Amino acid sequence: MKVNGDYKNSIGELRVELDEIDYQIIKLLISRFSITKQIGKIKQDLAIEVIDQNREDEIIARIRNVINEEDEDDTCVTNINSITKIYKEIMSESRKQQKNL
Ligand SMILES: C=C(O[C@@H]1C=C(C(=O)O)C=C[C@H]1O)C(=O)O
Repeated sequence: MKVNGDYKNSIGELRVELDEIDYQIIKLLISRFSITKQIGKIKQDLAIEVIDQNREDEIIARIRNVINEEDEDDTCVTNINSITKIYKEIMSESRKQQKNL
């Protein structure tokens, strides 16, 4: 039987794992925004429109496929629409960033 202290230790250990995951997510987001900024500069030089709806639709479809294929235990398949929303938000931010170069 687990006593309260054990549960507290488990929460503490799991939070350490979460902190590391958050760190990795932020590093990946920084890399992603660095690349979208480069794309934005090229678009500016070529006078190309910032938004590419087909590309965004492809990304969303790919993400949904990855979740359906990789999430074998259904850990987050029920959150698929929320994850899609988060991704749309990230792409919206990257468009804002490209418009403000
Ligand atoms: C980064 C781009 O610009 C926009 C932002 C996108 C993104 O954040 O992935 C995708 C398409 C574009 O609407 C791009 O054209 O690839």
